[in-house]
Amino acid sequence: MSIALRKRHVLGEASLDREAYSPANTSAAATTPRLAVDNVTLEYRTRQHVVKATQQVSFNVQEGDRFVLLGPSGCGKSTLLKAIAGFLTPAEGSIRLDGNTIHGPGPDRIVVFQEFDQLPPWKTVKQNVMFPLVASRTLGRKAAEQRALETLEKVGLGRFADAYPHTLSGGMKQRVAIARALAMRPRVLLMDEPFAALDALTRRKMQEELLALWQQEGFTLLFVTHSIEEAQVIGNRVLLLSPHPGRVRAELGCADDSLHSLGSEATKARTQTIHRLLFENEVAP
Ligand SMILES: Nc1ncnc2c1ncn2[C@@H]1O[C@H](COP(=O)(O)OP(=O)(O)OP(=O)(O)O)[C@@H](O)[C@H]1O
Repeated sequence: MSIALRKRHVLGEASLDREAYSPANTSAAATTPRLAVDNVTLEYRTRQHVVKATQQVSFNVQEGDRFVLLGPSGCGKSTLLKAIAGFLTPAEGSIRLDGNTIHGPGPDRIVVFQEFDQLPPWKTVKQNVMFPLVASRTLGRKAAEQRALETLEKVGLGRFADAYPHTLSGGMKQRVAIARALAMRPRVLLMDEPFAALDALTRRKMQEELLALWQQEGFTLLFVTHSIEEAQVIGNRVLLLSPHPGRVRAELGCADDSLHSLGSEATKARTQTIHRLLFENEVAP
């Protein structure tokens, strides 16, 4: 067993994950996770320096999970997402999607970023959503247009299909980015602090909408945040990472936490547990 795994606290629902790691299960096709991150160390190399972003990180995401990576600034959350998206190759370890090692970007993994400028401004909302479908040859133009319009309806932007991004609010632009990603029907939807630049009210609304979309569509989500509350609200499973370089601190089941349970004793107790685990000293191997 790796050091990272031995250091891991396993709490609540995370016992499921412990089973997924047991040697008896590793060869069984029935337990192949949607995403398997195994002992992954990620580095940025320049001529002068090597910056280690994560060290021997392991976790599994199952189909239909809302899996959250939570940790302090600089712990390597975005770098992990980049590696899963295929933009970065691990210095150590492996990342597998449905059992196949990831070697580069693909239409089966789409990222939604925080930035409002992720939509090309010269394309209408509909053209933005159609673009990856057509560019990846997932669908022809006519079918892509149909899929784009259907998906825009789902995120409440049907009336804005012919608008240009600069005429939309920040929340609306993020809805377009989500629609563009969901239209591709990815194996896993990757979201890198997608609501962090929004005001508090819009952020809350977008969290509600994302959860409603998940109820409706049942996609697999990997979501990065440094907000404990957002992690609890969005995630059914939350992976806590240590400060730079990111190592796994713990994994928690947060399926019972929701926007409606924020004042409850159980949710508050879990918030305290997360706080303690994030900020306590490194656990000895
Ligand atoms: N292109 C890069 N070149 C060199 N180092 C980088 C690069 N991008 C990130 N890093 C470093 O890698 C580490 C992890 O960065 P990363 O952006 O993944 O953290 P993060 O947890 O997503 O932080 P935040 O929550 O602030 O976005 C940091 O020390 C950062 O300085």
